[in-house]
Amino acid sequence: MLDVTSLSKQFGQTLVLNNLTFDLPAGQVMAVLGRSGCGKTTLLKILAGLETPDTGEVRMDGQSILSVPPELRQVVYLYQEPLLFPHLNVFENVAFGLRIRKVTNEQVDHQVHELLADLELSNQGKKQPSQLSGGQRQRVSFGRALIIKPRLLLLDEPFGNLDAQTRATMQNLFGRVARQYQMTALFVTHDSREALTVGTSFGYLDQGVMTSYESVSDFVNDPRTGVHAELAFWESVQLRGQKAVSSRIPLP
Ligand SMILES: Nc1ncnc2c1ncn2[C@@H]1O[C@H](COP(=O)(O)OP(=O)(O)OP(=O)(O)O)[C@@H](O)[C@H]1O
Repeated sequence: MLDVTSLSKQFGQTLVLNNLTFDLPAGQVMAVLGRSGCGKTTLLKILAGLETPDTGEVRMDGQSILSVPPELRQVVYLYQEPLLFPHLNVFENVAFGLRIRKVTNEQVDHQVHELLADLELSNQGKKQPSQLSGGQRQRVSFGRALIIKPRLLLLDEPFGNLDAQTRATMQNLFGRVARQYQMTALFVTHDSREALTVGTSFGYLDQGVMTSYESVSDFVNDPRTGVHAELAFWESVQLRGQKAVSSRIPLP
């Protein structure tokens, strides 16, 4: 569905994207792990049409999109801070994309109620954005994106501002909804556990170069990603916990 070929971008003397190539089949969530400054925001901005590359090509279903303006690309870009209309309640925020497309009230009612239920927001429809928690605001933001059925969803550390527990809940919810709606998405994060939870395919972006992996084990075992080291760390913490507990239980 998405084909990115030999994309390069330089700001002054800094080469931010270096001949970057990857593809993303329809219905897949590609989790891209990248440290700060690796070029992830520049990549997502180019895909969304907010930045232009120096060289390279971006195709969706075989058609170049580089000369297509952002509003016609059917690409939605979500970042850490959910963008909601402060004067509209949750229902109307989600309904917005349908209203401007002149969808009938009956259809709007049906589609928004169904989506709010999928996002576990059924009881929040009448609230204003200022009355929601961070995780709820992020779910409304997903709802606004999903309702218009974008061809491609771009997520730039969307859960970065949430506490660890809410973040874990959101990762699971995102995974479920992504499968249910067969979303094609590029999800960029610096958190390897998040990448493993949300991704159906995996990439690693480092100094503007993308490595795509054939399998989850190739991703985990590439020492550059640091995933293996992190998993080993958590395993050692768990083992230490088990030893501490068993040393307090008297043996029979
Ligand atoms: N408009 C710009 N003008 C000049 N330099 C830029 C511009 N946008 C980005 N850069 C530089 O390009 C590099 C990559 O920036 P980018 O925003 O893509 O990084 P990132 O991977 O998203 O990092 P972070 O996670 O810290 O936001 C950085 O060195 C940044 O300073």
